[in-house]
Amino acid sequence: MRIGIVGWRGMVGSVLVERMREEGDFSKIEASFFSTSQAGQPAPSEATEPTLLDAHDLQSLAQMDAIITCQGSEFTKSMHGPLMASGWKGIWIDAASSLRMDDSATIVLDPVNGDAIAKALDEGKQTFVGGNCTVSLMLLALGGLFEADLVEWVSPMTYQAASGGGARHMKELLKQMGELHHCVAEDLSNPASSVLEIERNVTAKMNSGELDATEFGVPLAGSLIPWIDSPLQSGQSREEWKAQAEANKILDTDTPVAIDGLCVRVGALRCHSQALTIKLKQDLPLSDIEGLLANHNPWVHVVPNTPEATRAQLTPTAVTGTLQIPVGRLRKLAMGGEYLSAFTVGDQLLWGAAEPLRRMLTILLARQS
Ligand SMILES: NC(=O)C1=CN([C@@H]2O[C@H](COP(=O)(O)OP(=O)(O)OC[C@H]3O[C@@H](n4cnc5c(N)ncnc54)[C@H](OP(=O)(O)O)[C@@H]3O)[C@@H](O)[C@H]2O)C=CC1
Ligand SMILES: N[C@@H](CC(=O)OP(=O)(O)O)C(=O)O
Repeated sequence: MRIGIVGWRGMVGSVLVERMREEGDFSKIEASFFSTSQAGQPAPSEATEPTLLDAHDLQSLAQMDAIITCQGSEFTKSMHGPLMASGWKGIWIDAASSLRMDDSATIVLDPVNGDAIAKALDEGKQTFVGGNCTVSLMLLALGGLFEADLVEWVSPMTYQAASGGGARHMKELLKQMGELHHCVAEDLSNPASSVLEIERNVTAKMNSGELDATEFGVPLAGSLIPWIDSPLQSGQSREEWKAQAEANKILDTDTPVAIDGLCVRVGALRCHSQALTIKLKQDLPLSDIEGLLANHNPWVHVVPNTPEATRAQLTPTAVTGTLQIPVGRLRKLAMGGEYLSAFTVGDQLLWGAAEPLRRMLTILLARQS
């Protein structure tokens, strides 16, 4: 198959290409690399053509059997419609959110909705879109409970990493961290210094307007921002709205499961974490719940509800760069036996963005062979 890759040098695209290299995917495809700004420049070594193709050239795109794009919604909006209107018969695999809720699009998360993906391909559907990162990570963590139809509602409170905003956001956070440290470095190295004086200086720096906060609007280092994405009439942020809308589309529920909570940006680098309050349809023993969760897919694992295991396995530090989906802090809440707490962490660039797309490609390749 001829596969066009767009957005490969961005943050999500780089992680995708890295994973494709790790899994030997390039040996199974003829890869063409596209760029919106660097057409004609040398392409990566895996490319069929020596140079990058123009991502805005409809004819070049139309030569592909499938296109994977991590370029963003603007590119999708400008090229997907015209390509489909031209009678192209290929498969469009997309990381951007713009097409997700379209009737013609399937949201891809194959450990959860592999059957729906197969059905969509059988029906000749052409558009397959990766889900929102927190949605995909939550469904992989709670897949066992959803599959057993045990969930009445979920309230996810998120702790989302800077990388969710993009590469520049991550750099901004790190620069802010450096500047905050710099302004008190001398006092920190003096054992006799007052910690309240240090805190006052750091807080003053954060409020001074001197820290570069171009991307986030306010300092994130040493702080948090309880708003992600644009506001909606409902009072939700768009990120919060996606939880119920996208999760129910992926789960293909007849009666929508209510899923709603607050999305919060924190100073983590590339792992999103979520504290989940779950109302179950039944008061099941915790051991049954743990069994259902652990057996749902090969990436999820249950972390014992102890301080040692939680600190070792259930943090962004432990999970970053891996495909693991740990779920822990599992216990019944004081509200009653049907109320369950859970905490989960996942790499938002891997399972949260690139991996569902890569796996969609492997599904296509398996059907060709
Ligand atoms: N960030 C995230 O966590 C998630 C993002 N997404 C989706 O993926 C899209 C892309 O996100 P992301 O990867 O963060 O975007 P990036 O900003 O990292 O990359 C997007 C594009 O910017 C261009 N670009 C310009 N300058 C550079 C540079 N110096 N280095 C690399 N690329 C450069 C590249 O296109 P070109 O070669 O054409 O110039 C690249 O493909 C998003 O818009 C979103 O729709 C989805 C899920 C999560
Ligand atoms: N909005 C997410 C990242 C993202 O790109 O989401 P989406 O693919 O739904 O636009 C975040 O900021 O953490």
